[in-house]
Amino acid sequence: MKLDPASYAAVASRAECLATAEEMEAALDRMATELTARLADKDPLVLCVMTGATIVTGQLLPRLDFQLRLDYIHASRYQGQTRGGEIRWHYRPSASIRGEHILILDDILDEGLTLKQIIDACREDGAASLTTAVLVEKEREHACSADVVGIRVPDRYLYGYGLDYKNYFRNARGLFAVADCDR
Ligand SMILES: O=P(O)(O)OC[C@H]1O[C@H](OP(=O)(O)OP(=O)(O)O)[C@H](O)[C@@H]1O
Ligand SMILES: Nc1nc2[nH]cnc2c(=O)[nH]1
Repeated sequence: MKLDPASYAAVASRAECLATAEEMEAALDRMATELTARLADKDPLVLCVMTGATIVTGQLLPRLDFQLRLDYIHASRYQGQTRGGEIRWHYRPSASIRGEHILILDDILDEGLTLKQIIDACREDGAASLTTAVLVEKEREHACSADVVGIRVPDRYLYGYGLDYKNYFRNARGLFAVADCDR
């Protein structure tokens, strides 16, 4: 569904900035340092979790100055909604995983159900090792944890840096929480 320009502007005007673009870039720098320490000698296969992780992947990979390969994996459970449902698999690169050191990159760890299913899938497909990294982690309980976290924020519905609100705002410069009335 499309958002009309007036509604789009209203959502943006009511949203609260939780982290500026500069703070998000600093989070990406920290992630790059941690991932370099963990993976620089592993020739990892990086899996970008579509669609939200496109920004963190695009911003992080040029900060990783070592040998790696990039593929993607696609499981989603929000489908443009602000509350999660059943996981739907769109693409699982099973044949490429066996024996590889896998780095799973996602934009957010919220309930952790998406990441948990992806971890289970990569284990089932024979990954040699698994490292998980998320740009944002919500301060709440999760079904699994991530090895590397860029920034931790309160449990609100977020957009920006790859995270969408009704399929919009993935390009927002910063991390924003939508107002309760927009949720
Ligand atoms: O920890 P969870 O509660 O499982 O939520 C986290 C997942 O939710 C978002 O994906 P979404 O299903 O919205 O798809 P998208 O990447 O296309 O936005 C996000 O990209 C994570 O993959
Ligand atoms: N855009 C967005 N996607 C999510 N997936 C899980 N939590 C969130 C969130 O707060 N915002």
